[in-house]
Amino acid sequence: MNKKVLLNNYLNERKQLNGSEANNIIKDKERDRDRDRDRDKEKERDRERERDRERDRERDREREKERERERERERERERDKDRERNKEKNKERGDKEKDRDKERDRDKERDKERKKEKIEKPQVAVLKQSAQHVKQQRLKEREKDKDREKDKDRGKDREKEKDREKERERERDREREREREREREREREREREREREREREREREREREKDRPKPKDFKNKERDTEKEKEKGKDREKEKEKLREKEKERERERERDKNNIRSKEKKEESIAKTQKNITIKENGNITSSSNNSNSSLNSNNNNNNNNNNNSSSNNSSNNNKIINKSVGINGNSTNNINGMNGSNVVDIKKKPILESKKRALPSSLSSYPSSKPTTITSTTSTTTTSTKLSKPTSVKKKKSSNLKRIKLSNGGVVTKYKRRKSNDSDSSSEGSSDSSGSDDDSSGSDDSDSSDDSSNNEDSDDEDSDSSSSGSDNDSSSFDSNYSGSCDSFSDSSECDDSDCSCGKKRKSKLDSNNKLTNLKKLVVNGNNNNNNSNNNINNNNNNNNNNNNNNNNSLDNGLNTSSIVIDEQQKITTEYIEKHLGSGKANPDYSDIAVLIQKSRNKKFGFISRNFFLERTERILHEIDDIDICNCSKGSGSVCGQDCLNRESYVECNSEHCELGKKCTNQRFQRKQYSNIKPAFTGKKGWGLITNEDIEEKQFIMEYCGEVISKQTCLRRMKEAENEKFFYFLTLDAKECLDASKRGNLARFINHSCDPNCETQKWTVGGEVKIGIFAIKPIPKGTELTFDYNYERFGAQKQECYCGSLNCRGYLGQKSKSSTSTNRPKQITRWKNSIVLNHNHHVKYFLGELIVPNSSSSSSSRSVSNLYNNELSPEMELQLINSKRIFLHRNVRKLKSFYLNIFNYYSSVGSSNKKLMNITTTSTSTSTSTSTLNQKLKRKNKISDIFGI
Ligand SMILES: C[S@@+](CC[C@H](N)C(=O)[O-])C[C@H]1O[C@@H](n2cnc3c(N)ncnc32)[C@H](O)[C@@H]1O
Repeated sequence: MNKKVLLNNYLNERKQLNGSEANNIIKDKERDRDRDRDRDKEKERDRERERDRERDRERDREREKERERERERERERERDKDRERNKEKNKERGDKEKDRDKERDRDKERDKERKKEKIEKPQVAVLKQSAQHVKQQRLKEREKDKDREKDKDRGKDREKEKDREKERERERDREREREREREREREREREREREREREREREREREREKDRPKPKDFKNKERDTEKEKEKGKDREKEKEKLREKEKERERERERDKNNIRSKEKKEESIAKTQKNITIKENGNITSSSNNSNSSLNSNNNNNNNNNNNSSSNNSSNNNKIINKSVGINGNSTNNINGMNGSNVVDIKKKPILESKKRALPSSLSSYPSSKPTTITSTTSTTTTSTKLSKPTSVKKKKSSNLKRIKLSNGGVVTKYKRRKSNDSDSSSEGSSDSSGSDDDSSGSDDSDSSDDSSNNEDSDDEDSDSSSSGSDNDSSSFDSNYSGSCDSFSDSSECDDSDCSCGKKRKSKLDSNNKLTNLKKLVVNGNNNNNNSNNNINNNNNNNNNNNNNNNNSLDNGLNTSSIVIDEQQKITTEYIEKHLGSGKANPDYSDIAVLIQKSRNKKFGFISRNFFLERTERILHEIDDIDICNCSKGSGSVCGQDCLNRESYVECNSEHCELGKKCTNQRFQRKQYSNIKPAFTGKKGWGLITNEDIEEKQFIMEYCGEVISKQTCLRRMKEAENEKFFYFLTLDAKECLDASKRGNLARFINHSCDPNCETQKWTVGGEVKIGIFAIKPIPKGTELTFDYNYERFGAQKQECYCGSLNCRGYLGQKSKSSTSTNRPKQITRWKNSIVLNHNHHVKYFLGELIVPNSSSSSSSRSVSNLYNNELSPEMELQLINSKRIFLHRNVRKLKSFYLNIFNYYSSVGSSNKKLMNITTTSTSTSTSTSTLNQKLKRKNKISDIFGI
C-alpha cells in the first residue's frame, strides 16, 4: 500500500514539476529519502548492535552462570572433601553430627545467598556474586583455618589420649609387677612356712629320738650321719669305753656261766677288722680283708679252703666262718643257678637273742636294679657286743635300744629292736639265752607256729588285730622310711610307727635289750652247704623237719624286726643277703631284705605276713554253717591230703573245726608253711626269689601277700605307677586286686617266666580268697622261682620279657585285665615266637602247643575246666581262649571230626593222595600219641599246609 501511494505521489509530482525545478525538488526529496533510509539503516544497525550487546550480555550471563555452576561444583567438591575430612575426623572424635549440621547450615546460607543473587539484576548480581564469592572464599578459608585448628586440637587430644593410655599401661605393668612381687612374697612365706614345718618336724624327731630311740628314716639318716660326724670321735671314744666296760662285765658273767662261750666272747671282742669289698655284679666278686684279728682269725682264713672243715670248726668253737660262693647273673634261671666268685666279708657277730635282726654293714642307696652295674663298696664295722642274758645288763642298756655302727666309709648302720610286751621281762630273755643258742629261742617260737598258727603268739596278735583292718602288727613292720604318718585308714587307736606323725598313741614295742653285736668273721664261699653251715652256726638246733616252720617264723619276724638305717652310698646286693645268711641264723629274716631292697629304690615299703585290707575289714567266718568242713576222719589215718574235699576244692580247713586237728595238713596258708626261699638279684628282671631247698612238684611255696584293694583303686594305682618299672598287682576276683607294691612279703619278688616252674592258685582261707604260689614241677635248690604272669597279672604297659626261656613270648603282663577283649588278639601278635596274625592263627598256635586245663592246675584253669563242657557264645569262647591261652577240648573234637570228614571224602572219591590220608590219619591220633615237640610241629605244619590255617 505504502509503495503504491508513494509511486502515485511520485508520478503526480513529476507531472507537475516537469522541468528543472521539478527536478530539483525531486532530487531534494530523493536525498531526504536517502537520508531517511540511512537513518533507518543506522537505527537498524544500532538495533543490531544493541541486539549483539544483548547477546553478549546474555553470553556473559551464561558464562557467569557457567562459572557460578563451576564454582558451585567446586564448592560441592570442596564440601565433599570437607565432609570426607569431617567424616574422618568425626570418626575419631564422634562429632560427625555437629560438623554435618554446621555444613548443612552453611549450605543453607549459601543457598539463600544464591537465591538472593538470582533475584537481583544480572549486572548487580555479577558484582554481588563476585563479592559473595570473595566472601565465601574467605569464609572457606576461615573454616579451613578452624578445621586445621580443630585437627591440631584433635591431634593434641589424640596425643594426650595416647599418653594417658601409655600411662595406664605402665600403671597396669606396675600393678602386675606388684602382684608378682606379692606372689613371690607369698611363695617365700610358704617356703618359710615349710621350712618352719620341717624345723618343727626335726624338733619333733629329736624329741622322739630322746624319748624313744629308734632308727630314723632316710631323711633323718643323713642328718644323723652329719651329726655323728660333728660330734666326732670324742663321743665314739666315750661309747667305745662304755662298750668296753660293758663287754668286760659281760665277759665276766659269761665266764661264770659258760667257759666256752666266754672265751668266744673275748676273742670276738678283740676282733676288729676292716674290709674292702669290691663287688662286680655279674657274678664276679673280688675282695680283700684287713684282719686285725688274733690267731684265731687266721686259722679261720685257713679254713676257708675247706668248707666242711670250717663248718665243723664253727660248730665246735662258734667262730663263724662260712665258705660260700656268691654270684648271680639273673638273665636266666641257669645263670642264677650258676653262682660263682668268692667273697670274704667281715661282719660282726650277732648277739644270741638278736638272731631275728641284723644290721647290714653299710647303707643303701637307690639301686639301679634294671642295669647290671659294677658296685664297689668299702665296708668296715666297728661294734662291740653286749651280752644280754642277765637282767642287770638289760637294765643298764634299757635306755639305749638303738645301736649305731659306725662304718669306715662314714656310713652308719643303726639297729633297733622293738620290744614285745612280754619280751620286756628280762628274765625270759635270760632263760632263752641260757638255752645256749639264739635259735633255741626261735625254735621255741617255731614250735608254736608249727603246731598251730592260732596258738602262735605272733599269730594271735595278728588275728586279733586283723579284725580291725590294717591296724595289726603288719603295719608296724612298715619301714621306718615309710613317710611320717601311718595310714589314715587304720582303725587302730594306736600307731606303732615311731616315725609316724599321726598323733596316735604309740605302741610300746621297744626292745628292752640293747643287743649289740660281737664282731664276727664271715667268709662266704660256695653256694652249697648253706643249711649245713647255718645249722653249724646255730649249734644244729634246727632239724630239717622244722625248716619250713622256722622259715615261717623268720618271715613272721617281719612284724617285730628291727629297722635298719643304711648309708645311702651303699647298695644292696645279693652278697648282703649272703651276709645275712651267714650272720648266725639258720633261717634268716629276709623281711629286712625286702624292706632294704625297696629302701634302696627310695620306695616306702612295709613287710607284711598277711594281706592288708586297705578299704574294708577282713571277712572272718563266725557261723559254723559258713565254714567248710571236710569229711576226713581221725581214725582213717587221713591228714587232709589229696583226697580231702576241702583241699580238692581249694579251700583250707578251719584250724578249729577240722576233725583232724593238728594232723590236718590242709592249713598251709594259715600256718605259713612256706618253702625255704631267699631273694636274689637277677639282673635285668630286678630282684627275684630263689629256692634254698629242693622243691617238689605241687609244693606250696608261699602266699602272695599285699594290700587288698578295689579294682578302682587298683586302676588308679596302675595309672599312677605308669612310669614304674616294677608292678606287683594280681587279681583276686572280679572286684578286688592284691597290690604288693607298698606292702607285701617275699612273694612280691617272684618274677615272670614264659616257661615257669610255679603257678598261682586262689585258695579260700577263712572268709577270704588268698593267692598262693605252688610249684608245678620239681625245682632244684638254687633255682629261680617263676610263674606266668599272663594268667593273673595286671600291668599298665607291656614289658619286655627277659625270662630267657625257649618259648619266651617276648613280653610279659597284659595291658590290663579290665581292658576289653578286643585288646587281646593284639597282644598275642606281640609274641616273639608266634606267627599269630588273626584269630584263625590262634588255633594254629594253640594247636602247636595244645594247652589243655587239668583238674590240678590253677583256679583259673579250674574255672575253665568247669566251663568247657557248657555252651559258650562264640565271643565268650574267643575271649576265654585268648585270655586263658587254652584250646578247648570240644574244639579239638570238632577239628578231629573235620579232618575225618575230609579223610572220608577223599577216601570215597578214591583219591590216591596218600600224603593227605597220612596227615589226616595222624591228626586223628595226635591226641593220644604226640608227645615230642617235633611231632607236634610236623603235624601243625602239615595241617596248616592243607587247610591254610
Ligand atoms: C612282681 S615284680 C617281681 C619283682 C621284681 N623283679 C623286683 O625287683 O621287685 C614284677 C616286675 O618284675 C619285672 N619282671 C619280672 N619278671 C620279668 C621278666 N621275665 N622279664 C623282665 N622283667 C621282669 C617286671 O618289671 C615286673 O613288672
